[in-house]
Amino acid sequence: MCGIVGILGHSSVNQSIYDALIVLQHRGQDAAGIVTVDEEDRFRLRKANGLVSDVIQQKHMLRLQGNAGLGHVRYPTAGSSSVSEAQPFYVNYPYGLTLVHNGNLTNSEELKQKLFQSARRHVNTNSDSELLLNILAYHLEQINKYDLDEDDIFYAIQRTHKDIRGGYACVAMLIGHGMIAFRDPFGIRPLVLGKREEKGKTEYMFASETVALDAVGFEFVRDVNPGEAIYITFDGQLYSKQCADNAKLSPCIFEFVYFARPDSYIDGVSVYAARVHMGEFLGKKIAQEWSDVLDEIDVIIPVPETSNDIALRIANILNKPYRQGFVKNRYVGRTFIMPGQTQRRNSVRRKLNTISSEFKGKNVLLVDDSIVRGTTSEQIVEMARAAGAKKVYFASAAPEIRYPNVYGIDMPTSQELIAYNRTTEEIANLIGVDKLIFQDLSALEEAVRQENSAIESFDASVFTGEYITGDITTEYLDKIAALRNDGSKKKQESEATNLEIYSEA
Ligand SMILES: O=P(O)(O)OC[C@H]1O[C@H](OP(=O)(O)OP(=O)(O)O)[C@H](O)[C@@H]1O
Ligand SMILES: NC(=O)CC[C@H](N)C(=O)O
Ligand SMILES: [Mg+2]
Repeated sequence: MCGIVGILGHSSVNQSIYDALIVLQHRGQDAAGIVTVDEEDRFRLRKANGLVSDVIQQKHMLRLQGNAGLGHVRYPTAGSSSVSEAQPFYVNYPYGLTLVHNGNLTNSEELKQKLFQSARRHVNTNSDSELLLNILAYHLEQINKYDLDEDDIFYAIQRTHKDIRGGYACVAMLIGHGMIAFRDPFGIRPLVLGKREEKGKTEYMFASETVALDAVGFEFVRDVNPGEAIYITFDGQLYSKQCADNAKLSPCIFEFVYFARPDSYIDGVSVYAARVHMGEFLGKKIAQEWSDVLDEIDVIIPVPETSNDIALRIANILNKPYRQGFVKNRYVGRTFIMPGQTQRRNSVRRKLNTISSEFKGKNVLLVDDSIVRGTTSEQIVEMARAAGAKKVYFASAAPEIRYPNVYGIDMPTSQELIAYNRTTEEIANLIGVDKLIFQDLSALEEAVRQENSAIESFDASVFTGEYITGDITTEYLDKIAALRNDGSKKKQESEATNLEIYSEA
């Protein structure tokens, strides 16, 4: 669930891209990068492993010159966490092309072969994003003329859509031409367009979430439509076209549950409002199904921080006090998007601590947005008990997660999911709670749809095992499970570290 940014301005864009990446940091903590185009049509690139503030230092800002650029924060879902797979990616032919990608391709193996055999292009890493860039480059090159106009660009995007499968929101820059943004035919991953007037001229920006536009003073124009491409020339002409057959908005529902920031709007949905509705539905379900224990609950406590708004609404519905019983260490990042289970497990204890007076002698209802591997809930429950809680109840604003994700969330195997092949009672026993309740999928969908009734369908595959692109086979799932479980990832990690081509200390 990476974060992407593209800005086409009339003065230096490095600071705005940096600021935008800082507010998109919650979408990827493993690597960061910025590329700009300078006055002499050269790309200026800086990317490395780490957080934005560590990767992009003053000395890099000085070299990131130019009035147009792209930015990326990475949460790996393919290949490894190695710097060789950090973004933006670059190819020199045709013209010089660079790209940032949020999502995950599901036909990478086939693409790699096709690229090598038909296009005679070699990709050195295991990154699906680098493949995507090369596919786009190949289709631009096939047009075979010097000055590409908007129709040529859109034709290349059409051909790209036909080749690639999966989830993708991308922004690319083509030397001598402009910036191109496009989104997969289902709009699984988010992408918005914004603009800003500077000295009477319009500057444009693309970003994963509207919060990035807010941070740098761009006003929201609209979401990029599923399957649509928007091409803005370096001299400011904007063109757009639907480039996919049968495009239909079916956004990833997990963006609203967990990934996006509450102050963002995605596909016409206020993420904050959707989370409040999730709390409303879940609160009502608890009131209905837990009448036997309702009176016993003394306090509602969120598991910071994504669930805060949900828990507050549940407290209102149940007419119970809401207390921030856990304190979050602001210097520790998000646990779920860390790369290995050991790191994830260690981070929970570093990140959260109890205020024991909020637990001592009380029956507490803990609320989280979701339970995925159970890493957080297992430890949180233990901490609540150690702080003196009498009974611990737990509510999850998302339903049971039982299936892998293939579109840009790194959940490649069912086996690692705590709800896989388990009943609610078995999960309750495992995480050590007295009672556990999950949101119904219909309620979760309704919570989001209340903000935009035009969304007819979602990618909710992690709950249902039904993949919106309709082309995910059991063989494919078995393959990624073998390739991307924690053990094999570690092995790939050490191999990939040696694949760095643009080596910089
Ligand atoms: O069951 P698990 O595998 O632990 O995954 C689910 C947990 O991970 C996420 O929190 P995270 O710490 O990533 O971020 P947050 O601070 O935004 O809640 C999510 O909000 C849940 O708390
Ligand atoms: N989370 C993402 O969007 C990841 C993008 C891409 N698949 C990568 O692994 O770099
Ligand atoms: Mg959390």
